[in-house]
Amino acid sequence: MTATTAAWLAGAGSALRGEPAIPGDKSISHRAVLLAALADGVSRIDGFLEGADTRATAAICGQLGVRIDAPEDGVRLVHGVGIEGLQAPAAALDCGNAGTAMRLLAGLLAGQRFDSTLLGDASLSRRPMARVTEPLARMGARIDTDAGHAPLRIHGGRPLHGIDYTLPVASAQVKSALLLAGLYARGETVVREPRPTRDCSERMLEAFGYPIGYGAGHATLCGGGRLRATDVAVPADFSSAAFFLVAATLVPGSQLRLRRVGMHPRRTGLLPVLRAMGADIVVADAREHGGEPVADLIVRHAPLHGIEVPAELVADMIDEFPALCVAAACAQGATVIRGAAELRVKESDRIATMAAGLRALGAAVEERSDGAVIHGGRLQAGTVASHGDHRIAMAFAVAAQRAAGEVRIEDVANVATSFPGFGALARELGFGLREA
Ligand SMILES: O=C(O)C1=C[C@@H](OP(=O)(O)O)[C@@H](O)[C@H](O)C1
Ligand SMILES: C=C(OP(=O)(O)O)C(=O)O
Repeated sequence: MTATTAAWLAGAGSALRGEPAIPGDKSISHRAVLLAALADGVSRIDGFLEGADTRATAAICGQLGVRIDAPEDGVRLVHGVGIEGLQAPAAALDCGNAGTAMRLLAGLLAGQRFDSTLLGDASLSRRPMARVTEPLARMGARIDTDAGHAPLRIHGGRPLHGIDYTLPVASAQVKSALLLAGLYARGETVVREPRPTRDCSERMLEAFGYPIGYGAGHATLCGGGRLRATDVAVPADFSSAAFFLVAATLVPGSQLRLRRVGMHPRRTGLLPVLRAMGADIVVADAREHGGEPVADLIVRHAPLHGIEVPAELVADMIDEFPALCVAAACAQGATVIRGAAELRVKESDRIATMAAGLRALGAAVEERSDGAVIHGGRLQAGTVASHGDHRIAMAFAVAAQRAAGEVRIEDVANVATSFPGFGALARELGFGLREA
């Protein structure tokens, strides 16, 4: 499958069997390369996600004067330039489709001596950026936007000061942007969250030797410290594994073992939800890998029934809703999702795109402002639009395995942002899936 693949034709394949290698965690890969760039010394990153999003972050670090070697796939040697060592870029910095890249870099670049501009593709240019630029402005930054959207024109040379900020929406990206700006701020930066989100920035700052205090729902650091190069071992991305957890659950006769999957509790909310629906997923060999909790996940086919998804788990499974919606559409009874309005501002409006796609396959879906009610049943053949959203495309490849006929999935090139090679791997495991 190449990045230029326009569409997939997918339909029932065989029982899914195997031990697929799931690519590296996207959130951790972004942070590893950014912090390694700012560190003193050379850091080695193993398990780096070779996705378009994380490559964009690495390429931007290159434009900022950081040498990054890629001796083999999934490995980066980052020659850190030190906390004050970034250089003014010669051109605008293109984040592509990556919200994480744009928001984290907005914080990092707000603290530099030089001006810079962050750009994104059409989808990223529609996503809300005031959620980072407003609190950054309170820290003293000056960032011009196009009515709250990219491009972000960041003015350098502004002295920053710490703030005590409570996030209006739970967002690890906004939290991380403020912490990165906080590295350059006078005094203390405190970030409080309405619900705890993934703490990979906090853990990674700690791993690079930066003094930071954090716990469930808050993080605090002071500017003026330094980062020490370190080696990072990136676990497999739970969000990528999620598609195979759902697929193997849905397809009779399936059994998969997903190895060394990142099991941070702020990322694995889908597990208790799928189990409550009847899924058979065993967590085996739980251990630490590079300071992160990982495990092998063994999943076998099981019939599912609908549930009310607990709203308190939404942040812990924010990227897994496309996959969950497919599980719900194949379950017996109704599944109710609430408290998930954030899904409307992802790479696509994931509530609307999932509802439209499932309806195109004959499912009954009631769309709500902050979620949906999905009535399970038999999926039919049809054509679905992914709106260039990687997770929507992969979710419908899974749905197609249970459809009564062939499903055409449009606009799948962006799968390369988070899961390059998904199509080939899925086929190897037994998916019915080919390029249109
Ligand atoms: O910090 C991160 O790496 C991410 C945080 C989440 O976004 P929000 O911070 O917008 O919730 C998530 O959806 C995204 O895929 C990755
Ligand atoms: C929302 C996502 O990523 P980002 O915000 O980095 O574009 C995602 O990967 O589902």
